[in-house]
Amino acid sequence: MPKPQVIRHADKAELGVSAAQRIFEVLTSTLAEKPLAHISLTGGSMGIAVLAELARHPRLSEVDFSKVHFWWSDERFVAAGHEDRNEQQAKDALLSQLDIPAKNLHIMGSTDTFETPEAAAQAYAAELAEYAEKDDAAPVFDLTLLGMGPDGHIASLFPHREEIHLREGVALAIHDSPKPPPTRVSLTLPVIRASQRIWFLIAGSDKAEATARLTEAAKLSDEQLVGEVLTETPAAGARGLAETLVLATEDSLTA
Ligand SMILES: O=C(O)[C@H](O)[C@@H](O)[C@H](O)[C@H](O)COP(=O)(O)O
Repeated sequence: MPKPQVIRHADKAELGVSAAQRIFEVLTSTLAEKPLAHISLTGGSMGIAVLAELARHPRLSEVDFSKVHFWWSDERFVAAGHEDRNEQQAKDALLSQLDIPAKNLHIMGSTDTFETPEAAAQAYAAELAEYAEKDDAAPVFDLTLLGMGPDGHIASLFPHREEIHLREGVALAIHDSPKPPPTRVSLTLPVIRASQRIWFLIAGSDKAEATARLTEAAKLSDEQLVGEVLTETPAAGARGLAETLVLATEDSLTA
């Protein structure tokens, strides 16, 4: 797996426009070669800002979204439609404006549809398996977008907890998340890593410490991305099969 590459942006606005253009290019190039494109979305302010920018892309209507499937790397286990829901924020920013079949939006379960986040995680794993090739557990995402918290978390995989180290399983329930709301569903790191491209979307000086740890870990080999490195900075473990980009603003790269 190639090592992460940092791409610097003056500010959040430039990062949003640049990432939206890159996503447009991945969508068009993927659909030129394959019948479907699988994109895994993330929550968080930068992840949603990029979707809003993509909604404004002048050539977006050239994409046949009936061939695009959207997945989530994590979701807050609250009522469907709640403003905290990553899927609701993604719909408000972009998805509701697209001519896309509902079945192409692979929404993680909510408190309306499942008794427990464990049940929601199990159902999501089954949905991922339906779209997997051969006997894989999930489709290989053509693109995974990831925000990163100031503590170095990705999706709902937080530092100093066991979940980032899980090598079995596809999706899991997260309780007592240090980032509210407390109950979530998240993909495991192996499923996130089964992405052709992983792009981090990082903005803000509050991310500088974690981004410095991420870029330091970028020098390590895949085999070294274990133990303390992951415990301290879960984001360090996310590497795409073909590409890992750290799309970051200057103020997040200053430590
Ligand atoms: O559900 C979530 O909260 C997100 O998936 C989370 O992983 C987010 O991407 C990071 O916390 C970065 O969020 P910001 O871009 O808002 O800092």
